[in-house]
Amino acid sequence: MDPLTLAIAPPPDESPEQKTRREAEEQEAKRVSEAIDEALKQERLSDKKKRPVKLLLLGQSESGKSTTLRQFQRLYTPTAFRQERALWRSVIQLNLTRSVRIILDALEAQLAQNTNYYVQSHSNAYSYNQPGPSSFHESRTMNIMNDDNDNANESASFHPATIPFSDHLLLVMRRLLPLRHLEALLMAKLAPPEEDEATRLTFPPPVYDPHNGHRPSLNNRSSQPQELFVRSNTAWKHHLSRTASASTHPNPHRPSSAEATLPSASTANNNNNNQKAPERDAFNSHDPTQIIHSCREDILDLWHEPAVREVLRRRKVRLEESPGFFLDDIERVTSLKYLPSEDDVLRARLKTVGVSEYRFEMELSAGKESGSEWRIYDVGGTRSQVPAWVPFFENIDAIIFLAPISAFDQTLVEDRTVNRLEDSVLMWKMICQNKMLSKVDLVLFLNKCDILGSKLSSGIRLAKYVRSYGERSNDVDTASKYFRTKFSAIQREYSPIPRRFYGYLTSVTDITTTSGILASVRDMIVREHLKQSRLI
Ligand SMILES: Nc1nc2c(ncn2[C@@H]2O[C@H](COP(=O)(O)OP(=O)(O)OP(=O)(O)O)[C@@H](O)[C@H]2O)c(=O)[nH]1
Ligand SMILES: [Mg+2]
Repeated sequence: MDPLTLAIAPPPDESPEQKTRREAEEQEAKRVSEAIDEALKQERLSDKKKRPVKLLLLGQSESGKSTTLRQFQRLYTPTAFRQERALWRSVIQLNLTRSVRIILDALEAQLAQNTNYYVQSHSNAYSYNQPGPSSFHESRTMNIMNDDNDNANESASFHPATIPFSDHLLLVMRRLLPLRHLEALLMAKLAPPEEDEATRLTFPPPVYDPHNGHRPSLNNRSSQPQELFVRSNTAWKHHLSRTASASTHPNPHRPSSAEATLPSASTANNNNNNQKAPERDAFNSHDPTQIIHSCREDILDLWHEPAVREVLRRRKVRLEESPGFFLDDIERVTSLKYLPSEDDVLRARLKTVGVSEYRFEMELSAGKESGSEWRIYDVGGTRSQVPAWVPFFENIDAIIFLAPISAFDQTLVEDRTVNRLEDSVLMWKMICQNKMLSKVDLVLFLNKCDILGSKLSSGIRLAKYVRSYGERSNDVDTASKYFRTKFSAIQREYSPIPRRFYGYLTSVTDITTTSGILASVRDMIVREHLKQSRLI
């Protein structure tokens, strides 16, 4: 007999009473042991049930990942979302300021072009010391344009590449010059101190020209607007909420600690317009809200000026379709009491860098899954950041992949030789074929359908950029269904094992349609999550 059996065997001389007592003790020990096992099992089960739902948002830059996250916040933590609205004011002011700056840059380039043609045609009449493009605010150029400008414009207008600028437009341009500094001021205000690289030079996506060797047809200038990015969804909000002017009740007279001093605009002020002079004292203020408010009339004049629209049209600057477009809301956004609406928050643009985790519990008002914990990971979408996604592939419940199908005529900001739609397709293939993700449910959002619709109805032909589109009708329904079929086929072909696939046509800035889609996606994810928890 082995030593263990020997040790637990009853004594050979055991009496009947001793036997009964021993058996009762053994029975009790067994009962206690089973009770402990059951308790451990229950604990393990409830731990599994408590495992947070993990959702990863993927897609190229500007595909709408952070906007989708904001929609989740709006739907499932509505109180927190509403409370944070005031924090987005500075981001939206920055978006508006950037749009104005893009316009000023385009006008400046056009003015240089006008001047060039003018100088060429008047080279005998003037000795012009600085050939080549000049800045519109250089006094020499201004004098040329303002002196006998009837002649100048008349002469310039002979050339089809010129667009005459009125005196009023030139004045508005000069008066808006200090807004360039406001951009820096707002960036300083938004960037948390630890985000020392929070501002850097990035470029707006150029228009893709399939007949031009992938070269962007947008004028490629050296001084492109900067774009603010954040490393975490919370750090900038903490930073901003600590500063006085980020309060829900803005006090325009109390400067925030993060604000820098704006150079005086007195040099840019023109004596011709004395009526607006006192208001322009706001430029000496430290408060972006007050500065932007004082520019309201000029921004309105700029945006409604037909010559400006013509310059933008010729230079293919389609601001209405760009991220963070608020030029149709100037009066509201420049108001001293401006509080962003939910819609404004969804339309605001703030680039993500790195991966930010958003943890939340569904609020009671969110319905039956209230109390369950969610973790949504929102990644930066530029190419250099793709390797940073991989560690988040583990233990993920679902992925929402966003492909902005409106970007068929654009190139990547980070690589101007790559068409944005082609890049989305490559990324989608990469995600579908990844072995780590073979059992993860994939949800595809073919996003920005609203912009796709307006592009196609403005006459831009999809077949010019996507040859395989062929003779199909150039409307949003046909185009979006075509893309859906293509992406779905890629999923089937590239997935290592068959999997469930959910495809949606979305415009994630739109509250009404997105609410329904996110509710279905949430239900599906919760269902699969519970199933997985029971299986483990
Ligand atoms: N019109 C329209 N705008 C959209 C849509 N989806 C997103 N946007 C806007 O596009 C811009 C970019 O969206 P984001 O959510 O910041 O993009 P992202 O994928 O997080 O980009 P990165 O952080 O750079 O990776 C924002 O200004 C959004 O409001 C859409 O469906 N329609
Ligand atoms: Mg983002």
